[in-house]
Amino acid sequence: MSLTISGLTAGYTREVPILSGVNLRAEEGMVTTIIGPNGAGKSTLLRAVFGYLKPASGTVEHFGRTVTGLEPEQMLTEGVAYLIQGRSVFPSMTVAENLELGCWTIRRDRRRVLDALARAYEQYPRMAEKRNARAGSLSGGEQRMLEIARITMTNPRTLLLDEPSVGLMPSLVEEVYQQIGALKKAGYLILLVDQNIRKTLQIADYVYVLKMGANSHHGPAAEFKHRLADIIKEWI
Ligand SMILES: Nc1ncnc2c1ncn2[C@@H]1O[C@H](COP(=O)(O)OP(=O)(O)OP(=O)(O)O)[C@@H](O)[C@H]1O
Repeated sequence: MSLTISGLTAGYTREVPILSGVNLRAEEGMVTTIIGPNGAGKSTLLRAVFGYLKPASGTVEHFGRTVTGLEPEQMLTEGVAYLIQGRSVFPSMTVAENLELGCWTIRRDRRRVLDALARAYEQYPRMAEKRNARAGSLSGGEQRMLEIARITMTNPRTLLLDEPSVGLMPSLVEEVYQQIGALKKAGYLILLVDQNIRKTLQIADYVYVLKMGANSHHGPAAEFKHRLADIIKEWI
Protein backbone atom coordinates (compact mmCIF):
# COMPACT_ATOMS: atom_id res chain seq x y z
CA MET A 1 0.00 0.00 0.00
CA SER A 2 1.30 3.41 -0.87
CA LEU A 3 0.90 7.15 -1.23
CA THR A 4 1.35 8.00 -4.89
CA ILE A 5 1.72 11.55 -6.14
CA SER A 6 1.55 12.00 -9.91
CA GLY A 7 2.25 15.17 -11.88
CA LEU A 8 1.33 17.43 -8.97
CA THR A 9 1.32 21.14 -9.72
CA ALA A 10 0.38 23.57 -6.94
CA GLY A 11 1.21 27.00 -5.54
CA TYR A 12 0.03 29.73 -3.22
CA THR A 13 -1.43 31.79 -6.07
CA ARG A 14 -2.78 30.75 -9.47
CA GLU A 15 -0.13 32.77 -11.28
CA VAL A 16 2.95 31.28 -9.57
CA PRO A 17 3.13 27.50 -9.40
CA ILE A 18 5.66 26.36 -6.78
CA LEU A 19 5.42 22.65 -7.61
CA SER A 20 5.60 21.65 -11.27
CA GLY A 21 4.53 18.11 -12.03
CA VAL A 22 6.00 16.37 -8.97
CA ASN A 23 5.96 12.56 -8.86
CA LEU A 24 6.57 10.52 -5.72
CA ARG A 25 5.70 7.12 -4.32
CA ALA A 26 5.99 6.32 -0.61
CA GLU A 27 5.37 2.84 0.80
CA GLU A 28 3.75 1.61 4.00
CA GLY A 29 6.20 0.68 6.80
CA MET A 30 8.91 2.83 5.27
CA VAL A 31 10.32 6.30 5.73
CA THR A 32 10.47 8.28 2.52
CA THR A 33 12.34 11.53 2.86
CA ILE A 34 12.23 14.59 0.64
CA ILE A 35 15.41 16.65 0.56
CA GLY A 36 16.41 19.69 -1.46
CA PRO A 37 17.72 23.24 -1.19
CA ASN A 38 15.82 25.94 0.71
CA GLY A 39 12.71 27.00 -1.14
CA ALA A 40 12.62 23.83 -3.29
CA GLY A 41 8.99 23.23 -2.34
CA LYS A 42 9.34 20.38 0.18
CA SER A 43 6.90 21.85 2.73
CA THR A 44 4.64 23.02 -0.07
CA LEU A 45 4.41 19.42 -1.31
CA LEU A 46 3.27 18.19 2.12
CA ARG A 47 0.72 21.03 2.32
CA ALA A 48 -0.64 20.20 -1.14
CA VAL A 49 -0.97 16.51 -0.23
CA PHE A 50 -2.79 17.29 3.03
CA GLY A 51 -5.23 19.70 1.39
CA TYR A 52 -4.00 23.05 2.66
CA LEU A 53 -3.27 23.94 -0.96
CA LYS A 54 -5.47 22.89 -3.87
CA PRO A 55 -3.46 21.27 -6.66
CA ALA A 56 -3.88 22.95 -10.06
CA SER A 57 -3.27 19.55 -11.70
CA GLY A 58 -2.03 16.07 -10.91
CA THR A 59 -3.31 13.37 -8.57
CA VAL A 60 -2.73 12.01 -5.09
CA GLU A 61 -3.67 8.41 -4.33
CA HIS A 62 -3.64 7.03 -0.80
CA PHE A 63 -3.96 3.30 -0.24
CA GLY A 64 -5.76 2.93 -3.55
CA ARG A 65 -8.18 5.85 -3.05
CA THR A 66 -7.98 9.11 -4.96
CA VAL A 67 -7.67 11.90 -2.40
CA THR A 68 -6.60 14.77 -4.66
CA GLY A 69 -7.83 18.15 -3.41
CA LEU A 70 -9.65 16.86 -0.32
CA GLU A 71 -9.89 19.16 2.71
CA PRO A 72 -7.52 18.50 5.66
CA GLU A 73 -10.39 17.14 7.77
CA GLN A 74 -11.25 14.67 5.01
CA MET A 75 -7.57 13.69 4.75
CA LEU A 76 -7.64 12.83 8.47
CA THR A 77 -10.63 10.61 7.81
CA GLU A 78 -8.67 8.99 4.96
CA GLY A 79 -5.95 8.08 7.48
CA VAL A 80 -3.42 10.79 6.74
CA ALA A 81 -2.03 12.93 9.59
CA TYR A 82 0.23 15.95 9.37
CA LEU A 83 2.82 17.36 11.75
CA ILE A 84 3.07 21.00 10.77
CA GLN A 85 6.32 22.91 10.72
CA GLY A 86 6.98 24.79 13.98
CA ARG A 87 5.42 24.52 17.40
CA SER A 88 1.79 23.50 17.58
CA VAL A 89 1.04 22.66 21.22
CA PHE A 90 -1.45 24.80 23.10
CA PRO A 91 0.76 25.86 26.02
CA SER A 92 -1.94 26.80 28.53
CA MET A 93 -3.87 23.56 28.01
CA THR A 94 -2.88 20.32 29.71
CA VAL A 95 -1.16 17.42 27.98
CA ALA A 96 -4.44 15.45 28.11
CA GLU A 97 -6.38 18.33 26.55
CA ASN A 98 -3.79 18.69 23.80
CA LEU A 99 -4.06 14.99 23.04
CA GLU A 100 -7.85 15.22 22.94
CA LEU A 101 -7.57 17.99 20.36
CA GLY A 102 -5.92 15.40 18.14
CA CYS A 103 -9.10 13.30 18.26
CA TRP A 104 -10.80 15.63 15.80
CA THR A 105 -12.35 12.98 13.57
CA ILE A 106 -13.58 10.79 16.46
CA ARG A 107 -14.49 13.58 18.90
CA ARG A 108 -18.19 12.69 19.04
CA ASP A 109 -17.48 9.14 20.20
CA ARG A 110 -16.30 9.43 23.83
CA ARG A 111 -15.45 5.73 24.02
CA ARG A 112 -13.07 5.97 21.04
CA VAL A 113 -11.51 9.15 22.44
CA LEU A 114 -10.82 7.41 25.76
CA ASP A 115 -9.39 4.37 23.94
CA ALA A 116 -7.13 6.64 21.87
CA LEU A 117 -5.93 8.41 25.03
CA ALA A 118 -5.22 5.07 26.74
CA ARG A 119 -3.23 3.91 23.68
CA ALA A 120 -1.22 7.14 23.65
CA TYR A 121 -0.41 6.87 27.37
CA GLU A 122 0.73 3.29 26.89
CA GLN A 123 2.94 4.25 23.96
CA TYR A 124 4.27 7.46 25.55
CA PRO A 125 4.62 6.86 29.31
CA ARG A 126 6.08 10.34 29.78
CA MET A 127 2.85 11.84 28.48
CA ALA A 128 0.92 9.68 30.96
CA GLU A 129 3.03 10.97 33.85
CA LYS A 130 2.47 14.55 32.75
CA ARG A 131 -1.13 14.28 31.61
CA ASN A 132 -2.32 17.04 33.97
CA ALA A 133 0.65 19.37 33.42
CA ARG A 134 0.32 22.40 31.20
CA ALA A 135 1.86 21.66 27.80
CA GLY A 136 3.83 24.91 28.02
CA SER A 137 5.71 23.56 31.05
CA LEU A 138 7.13 20.60 29.09
CA SER A 139 10.67 20.65 27.68
CA GLY A 140 11.10 21.30 23.95
CA GLY A 141 11.63 17.58 23.31
CA GLU A 142 8.55 16.62 25.33
CA GLN A 143 6.46 19.16 23.45
CA ARG A 144 7.55 17.62 20.15
CA MET A 145 6.72 14.17 21.57
CA LEU A 146 3.26 15.49 22.48
CA GLU A 147 2.80 16.84 18.95
CA ILE A 148 3.76 13.51 17.43
CA ALA A 149 1.54 11.60 19.89
CA ARG A 150 -1.33 13.96 19.03
CA ILE A 151 -1.19 13.30 15.29
CA THR A 152 -1.47 9.55 15.89
CA MET A 153 -4.68 9.93 17.95
CA THR A 154 -6.98 9.41 14.96
CA ASN A 155 -5.25 6.10 14.15
CA PRO A 156 -3.78 7.21 10.81
CA ARG A 157 -1.82 5.00 8.42
CA THR A 158 0.27 7.80 6.98
CA LEU A 159 2.25 10.52 8.75
CA LEU A 160 3.44 13.64 6.95
CA LEU A 161 6.23 15.06 9.14
CA ASP A 162 7.47 18.57 8.39
CA GLU A 163 10.74 19.49 10.16
CA PRO A 164 10.21 17.35 13.29
CA SER A 165 13.66 18.16 14.71
CA VAL A 166 13.84 21.87 13.98
CA GLY A 167 14.97 24.00 16.92
CA LEU A 168 15.85 21.04 19.16
CA MET A 169 19.23 20.44 20.77
CA PRO A 170 21.15 17.38 19.51
CA SER A 171 20.15 14.99 22.33
CA LEU A 172 16.49 15.81 21.73
CA VAL A 173 16.90 15.41 17.97
CA GLU A 174 18.12 11.91 18.77
CA GLU A 175 15.00 11.28 20.87
CA VAL A 176 12.67 12.51 18.16
CA TYR A 177 14.35 10.28 15.60
CA GLN A 178 14.04 7.30 17.94
CA GLN A 179 10.34 8.05 18.06
CA ILE A 180 10.14 8.21 14.28
CA GLY A 181 12.01 4.88 14.17
CA ALA A 182 9.39 3.39 16.49
CA LEU A 183 6.58 4.70 14.28
CA LYS A 184 8.24 3.14 11.23
CA LYS A 185 8.48 -0.19 13.09
CA ALA A 186 4.80 0.12 13.96
CA GLY A 187 4.11 0.10 10.21
CA TYR A 188 3.19 3.71 9.44
CA LEU A 189 3.87 5.16 6.03
CA ILE A 190 6.09 8.15 6.81
CA LEU A 191 6.83 11.04 4.48
CA LEU A 192 9.53 13.15 6.12
CA VAL A 193 10.95 16.60 5.42
CA ASP A 194 13.75 17.78 7.71
CA GLN A 195 16.72 20.14 7.35
CA ASN A 196 18.80 17.58 9.25
CA ILE A 197 19.65 15.57 6.14
CA ARG A 198 22.21 13.39 7.93
CA LYS A 199 19.56 12.17 10.40
CA THR A 200 16.89 11.72 7.73
CA LEU A 201 19.25 9.54 5.70
CA GLN A 202 19.96 7.37 8.73
CA ILE A 203 16.29 6.53 9.10
CA ALA A 204 15.02 6.79 5.51
CA ASP A 205 14.44 3.88 3.17
CA TYR A 206 13.92 5.96 0.07
CA VAL A 207 14.90 9.52 -0.91
CA TYR A 208 13.46 12.09 -3.29
CA VAL A 209 15.38 15.24 -4.14
CA LEU A 210 13.31 18.27 -5.14
CA LYS A 211 14.81 21.26 -6.90
CA MET A 212 12.84 24.36 -7.84
CA GLY A 213 9.55 22.57 -7.34
CA ALA A 214 10.39 19.59 -9.55
CA ASN A 215 11.87 16.10 -9.18
CA SER A 216 15.63 16.02 -9.40
CA HIS A 217 16.94 12.62 -8.20
CA HIS A 218 15.42 9.70 -6.35
CA GLY A 219 16.53 6.32 -5.12
CA PRO A 220 17.13 4.05 -2.10
CA ALA A 221 18.63 5.89 0.89
CA ALA A 222 21.74 3.66 0.90
CA GLU A 223 22.75 5.07 -2.51
CA PHE A 224 22.36 8.64 -1.30
CA LYS A 225 24.73 8.29 1.63
CA HIS A 226 27.63 8.14 -0.86
CA ARG A 227 26.28 10.67 -3.34
CA LEU A 228 25.13 13.27 -0.83
CA ALA A 229 28.18 15.54 -1.00
CA ASP A 230 27.91 15.73 -4.81
CA ILE A 231 24.18 16.36 -4.69
CA ILE A 232 24.53 19.16 -2.14
CA LYS A 233 27.31 20.74 -4.25
CA GLU A 234 24.75 21.04 -7.07
CA TRP A 235 22.47 23.09 -4.77
CA ILE A 236 25.06 25.81 -4.12
N1 LIG B 1 2.61 30.77 2.68
C1 LIG B 1 3.29 31.06 1.56
N2 LIG B 1 2.83 31.99 0.70
C2 LIG B 1 3.49 32.28 -0.45
N3 LIG B 1 4.63 31.67 -0.83
C3 LIG B 1 5.14 30.74 -0.01
C4 LIG B 1 4.49 30.38 1.22
N4 LIG B 1 5.22 29.40 1.83
C5 LIG B 1 6.27 29.16 1.00
N5 LIG B 1 6.22 29.96 -0.09
C6 LIG B 1 7.17 29.97 -1.21
O1 LIG B 1 7.14 28.68 -1.82
C7 LIG B 1 8.45 28.29 -2.21
C8 LIG B 1 8.75 26.92 -1.63
O2 LIG B 1 8.76 27.02 -0.18
P1 LIG B 1 8.80 25.75 0.75
O3 LIG B 1 8.70 26.26 2.15
O4 LIG B 1 7.84 24.76 0.27
O5 LIG B 1 10.27 25.22 0.47
P2 LIG B 1 11.11 24.18 1.27
O6 LIG B 1 11.78 23.32 0.27
O7 LIG B 1 10.28 23.52 2.31
O8 LIG B 1 12.19 25.14 1.93
P3 LIG B 1 12.87 25.15 3.38
O9 LIG B 1 13.83 24.02 3.38
O10 LIG B 1 13.56 26.48 3.39
O11 LIG B 1 11.76 25.03 4.39
C9 LIG B 1 9.39 29.39 -1.73
O12 LIG B 1 9.66 30.23 -2.83
C10 LIG B 1 8.60 30.13 -0.69
O13 LIG B 1 8.97 31.49 -0.66
